[in-house]
Amino acid sequence: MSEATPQAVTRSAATGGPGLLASLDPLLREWLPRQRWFAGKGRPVTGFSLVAATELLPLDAKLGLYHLLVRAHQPLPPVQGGGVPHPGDCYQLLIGVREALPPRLAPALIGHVHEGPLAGRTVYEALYDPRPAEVILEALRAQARVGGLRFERREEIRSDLVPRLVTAEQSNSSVIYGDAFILKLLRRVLPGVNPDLELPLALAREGCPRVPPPTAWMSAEVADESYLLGVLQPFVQGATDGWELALRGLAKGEDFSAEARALGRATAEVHTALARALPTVTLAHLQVQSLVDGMTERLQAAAQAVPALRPYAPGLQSAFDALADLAAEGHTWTAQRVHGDLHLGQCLRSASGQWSLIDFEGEPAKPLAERRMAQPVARDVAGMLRSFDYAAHSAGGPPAPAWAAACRAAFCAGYAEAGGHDPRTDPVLLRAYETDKAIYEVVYEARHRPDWLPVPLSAVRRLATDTEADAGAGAGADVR
Ligand SMILES: Nc1ncnc2c1ncn2[C@@H]1O[C@H](COP(=O)(O)OP(=O)(O)O)[C@@H](O)[C@H]1O
Ligand SMILES: O=P(O)(O)O[C@H]1O[C@H](CO)[C@@H](O[C@H]2O[C@H](CO)[C@@H](O)[C@H](O)[C@H]2O)[C@H](O)[C@H]1O
Repeated sequence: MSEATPQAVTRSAATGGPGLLASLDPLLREWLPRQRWFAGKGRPVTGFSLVAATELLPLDAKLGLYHLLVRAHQPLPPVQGGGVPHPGDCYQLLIGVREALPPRLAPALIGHVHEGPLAGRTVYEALYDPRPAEVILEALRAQARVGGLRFERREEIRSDLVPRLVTAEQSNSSVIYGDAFILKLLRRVLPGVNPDLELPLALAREGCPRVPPPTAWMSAEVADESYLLGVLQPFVQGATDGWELALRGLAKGEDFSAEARALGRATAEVHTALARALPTVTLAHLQVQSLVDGMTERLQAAAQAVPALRPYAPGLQSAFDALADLAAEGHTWTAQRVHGDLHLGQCLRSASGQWSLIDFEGEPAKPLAERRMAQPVARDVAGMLRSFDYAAHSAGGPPAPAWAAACRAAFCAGYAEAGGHDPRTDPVLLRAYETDKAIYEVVYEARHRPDWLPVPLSAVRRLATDTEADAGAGAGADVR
């Protein structure tokens, strides 16, 4: 077997999964919670259990490589039912093993192992290392099956591509191969159909040019369940994401409404293709009530977790009640599959000025079943409206409400042009979704980026006092 050929883990006493995990345990307890993609921040890790271990490069070579699925045990906070056992989140880890790390891999260090089968070796985050990243691409190219790991592809993959890890902050980890492909490796993995592959595949079948079509993907089969582990897609060359472009424009005092309008059109095109590709449903009173119940529960949980939200809870709740009232009067809405976590950072503008939407994972904190539910398109529209507001508060200078107002209006106008429906004609729905999103953002920022908390909190203050007539405006942004 060549150094590059992956193989299933040898479950010997020396390198078997449980022994391997035991020797990594103390290092992972310290390293895992520090990772940006670690979802359980703020709760101590009390232990790990092994879901699956696969040896991709044998330990006896200069470089060993393990693919691990590891469950991190963390007690639940009291608000989420503390004391009740919780299985813990499952993470995908690619662990490199060397005698010593070359200086170029210093940022990848996990630690030095003192006991067990790896005693005396150094373990590290293997994605920083080109060789392990090549091994994954080779397995995709070869449509390999290695232990429970399954590598599949829709198209040929060239073999001369040099990998580099994306070091920007993100919820998962990505490797770019020769500016031709980008592989996203999911970090917190879940059993079941994952929209991050499901939706781009459906859009590719529809021939929708707004979303890079999946070239290949990897998954793990564990106890009759399938976990999506990663998706390879064409790399949009010379692309800038909408967030960066918006901040640049703001810094120079430039108007962004032409881009916002184009983004509105791109979003509507994706929605139209999704509605063709996958079932749509009508939401009547009962379904809307359960939607509102979900929003209410999220508000209550958020107010427990983030005290600064509490004074605004009644005002925020009124946005949800207004939606329930409309439904009780007999109003219905169409629901379909949507992006689920759309914001400026999920929009890429290519060198030629074309917009693409990426990252169909949905809100990572939500269960897959919830993320895959049909929803009104207002859900994504609200995400983008919030994002313009975020940008207007984040460019370094004073908040720029007029800039946000122009972008929000232009986005809705663009959406109406390509989608045949102007989101502003349903202000109650839009306000409810914007409120739900702002609450999500408060929790997200409190957990991941406390310095950013004032941004969604300022929206919360506005949304809590908005009347129905002001819905969809925000930050002085009159989108009507
Ligand atoms: N097809 C692509 N072409 C170019 N860059 C991409 C592509 N897909 C993702 N990226 C870059 O990688 C980053 C992370 O991708 P994303 O799917 O949003 O991962 P995450 O869920 O970890 O945020 C994006 O913000 C973008 O900069
Ligand atoms: O990592 P993801 O891109 O899947 O999304 C998560 O992180 C986002 C931040 O990186 C977060 O987005 C929020 O901040 C953005 C600015 O950084 C802003 O444009 C968005 O409107 C705002 O929601 C997103 O909510 C979260 O799920």
